[in-house]
Amino acid sequence: MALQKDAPTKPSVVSIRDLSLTFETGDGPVHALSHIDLTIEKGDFVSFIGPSGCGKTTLLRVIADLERQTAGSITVNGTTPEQARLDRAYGYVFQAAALYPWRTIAKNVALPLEIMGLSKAEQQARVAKNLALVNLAGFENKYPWQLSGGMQQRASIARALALEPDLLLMDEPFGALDEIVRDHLNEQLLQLWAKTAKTVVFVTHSIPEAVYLSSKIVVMSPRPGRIEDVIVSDLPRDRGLDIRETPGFLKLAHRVREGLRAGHSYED
Ligand SMILES: Nc1ncnc2c1ncn2[C@@H]1O[C@H](COP(=O)(O)OP(=O)(O)OP(=O)(O)O)[C@@H](O)[C@H]1O
Repeated sequence: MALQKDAPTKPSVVSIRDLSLTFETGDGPVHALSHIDLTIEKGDFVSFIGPSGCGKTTLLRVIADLERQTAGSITVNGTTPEQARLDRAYGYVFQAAALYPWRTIAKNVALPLEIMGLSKAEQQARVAKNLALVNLAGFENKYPWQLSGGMQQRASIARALALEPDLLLMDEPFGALDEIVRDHLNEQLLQLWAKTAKTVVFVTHSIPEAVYLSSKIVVMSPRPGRIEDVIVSDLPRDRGLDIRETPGFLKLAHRVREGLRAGHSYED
């Protein structure tokens, strides 16, 4: 008799169980996250989408060990977020590129590597490799102010990648950029994801951005911050921007919108 093989299971990179976080403030408690359950698997591209105040950044910060939950549990790479931070298991990209204006692009990307105490040769190799990955080869000796906003943000992504983490945490990295630049960077980010097989967690306010980028979309709503829907995308991983006009894309966008509406997000 043939043995039934178990379906291969992907290891979970982030596992969150019944997690809540309440901030105690002068105006009383703020329930930033309430009963969150979420599994992020290796190679996933997960977006958190929802209106202002629904807890997207707080959830990302809990994964990064920049905030602690008040109830429930979370593991990152099978360990505590603190251990994952100490292991440099993730790279974090902020909304603003946050580059030092007095350092060249290469020196900005090298900064965390200097702090880690890597050899000069290793630093140079990683800087060159990661600037090439974000299409910034040739800009090593420029200063941040000599680059466009989109290029600066790509440099900050290279800085996060230079730590060679398997997990990339991105908090609205393209939120401040115009739509044309943003489209271009979205396309490049997907190519990078395909090339590097990283796990990405991405915070956004934009429905098209979430649907275009993600393999899994987490729709959140506020007061208390909670997950309204988790949508697993059936779009092919290899997708160009023109996929946004296909029925499959529009169907997913519609479901995200329904999730936001269910959380009364449009009334805020
Ligand atoms: N350190 C803090 N102290 C008190 N309240 C906080 C703190 N950080 C966040 N909050 C509150 O927690 C809730 C969730 O905030 P959070 O920044 O995670 O939302 P968000 O969905 O990321 O919003 P945005 O899209 O505006 O960035 C909000 O009500 C916010 O005011």
